[in-house]
Amino acid sequence: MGRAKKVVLAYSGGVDTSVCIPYLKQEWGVEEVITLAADLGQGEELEPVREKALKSGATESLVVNVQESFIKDYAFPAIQANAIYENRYPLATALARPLIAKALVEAAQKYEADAVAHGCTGKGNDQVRFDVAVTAMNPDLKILAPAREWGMSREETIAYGERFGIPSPVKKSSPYSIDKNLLGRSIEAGVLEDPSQEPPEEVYEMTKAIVDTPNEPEYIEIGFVKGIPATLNGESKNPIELISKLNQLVGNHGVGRIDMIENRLVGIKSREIYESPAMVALIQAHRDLESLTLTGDVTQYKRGIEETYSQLIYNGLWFSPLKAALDAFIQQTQERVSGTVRMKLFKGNATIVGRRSDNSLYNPEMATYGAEDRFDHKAAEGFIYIWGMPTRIWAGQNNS
Ligand SMILES: Nc1ncnc2c1ncn2[C@@H]1O[C@H](COP(=O)(O)OP(=O)(O)OP(=O)(O)O)[C@@H](O)[C@H]1O
Ligand SMILES: NC(=O)NCCC[C@H](N)C(=O)O
Ligand SMILES: N[C@@H](CC(=O)O)C(=O)O
Repeated sequence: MGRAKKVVLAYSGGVDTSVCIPYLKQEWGVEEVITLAADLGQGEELEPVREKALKSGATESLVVNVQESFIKDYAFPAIQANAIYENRYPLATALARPLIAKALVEAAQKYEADAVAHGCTGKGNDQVRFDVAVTAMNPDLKILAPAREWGMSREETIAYGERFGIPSPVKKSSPYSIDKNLLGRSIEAGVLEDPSQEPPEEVYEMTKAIVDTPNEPEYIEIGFVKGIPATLNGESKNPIELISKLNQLVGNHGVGRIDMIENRLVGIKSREIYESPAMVALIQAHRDLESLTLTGDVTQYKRGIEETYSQLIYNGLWFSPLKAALDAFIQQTQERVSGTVRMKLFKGNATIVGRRSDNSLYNPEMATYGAEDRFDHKAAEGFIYIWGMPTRIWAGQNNS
């Protein structure tokens, strides 16, 4: 009796996930492997991926287009939360994992599978994200992770695959491990593992090197409705169009490159290169619009929540009670976050140069130093007297 009879495997088409198919059947006694490749806008033809799964021994090979849900249900809430892990990483890969997990659980139900599987290693974050998300949606479903247990080197994995008709990579495979979707690229491994070395230009695809960016600045205007990006330069855009167009415009000016040492949940530090032009620009613009439309206390309180929210996404707790509770708070704050933000793109920088909102809390008569000033300067004296009371009492005690 194997570990499971029928398994839905999260399939990316690479060597590891392809080898998972015969491995699950031969070593773990699985009778049927159904593969599921999620189309997250990675820009890769998925028909060959679908066929490769069948050639590798899958009984059924599914391709599901989840792009729209990815942007609407995952990226947009993350933008509303200004979610950036450790102040740098806009979470492109981390946001995709719970959605793939959801598709796996749905397929498992539809095909009456008793397990789901993925090809993550045992030292990364993704295994945690898949496993915890699946458990949250269906605690009875088994989760198999062959690559976490098989202990094969890359060469051994390729050799194992060849025994079962899985071709070794035709072109010289990239020295990098790259995860790509509509929200960006995450690049690891190869020379990047030396954190003292500058990443070679070849790792980048969505962002231009500064030397190649236009010599004139470009201005863009992003419109938000209740914290959700809705227009670009005055034109309504559907979610996928908006992200794609922004990736192109912003990346063209070299904005959205990130080179960081990041703390993984499993306790190790890893050197990560990211490209995420649209997300970087959108979160910057969204945060700015909040500064115009939210009261100071809500803004400041929300900044603390944002840190936790980013950690929840990174640490695989997208489907969790704390995340749901924070979502409710964040949604409430977004009611008034509508308006436009003007951004200047130039030589690797995105600078906010203007913002407007019908819900603006900026009051010119209160802010001005000019003749229209309506601020009661005299009232400040009493305010400061009371505000400073505890300090005065403390200072008197200290000095006596
Ligand atoms: N687009 C996708 N659709 C379904 N599952 C995916 C997709 N991308 C990644 N996965 C799953 O996430 C796991 C981890 O992804 P990761 O980027 O580390 O591996 P990969 O390089 O894509 O896979 P491989 O090692 O086969 O090349 C994969 O093994 C696979 O199970
Ligand atoms: N190249 C990859 O497969 N990267 C996946 C992980 C990216 C990033 N460090 C994360 O944990 O989300
Ligand atoms: N996807 C990679 C990296 C990660 O999960 O952080 C792995 O499976 O190891």
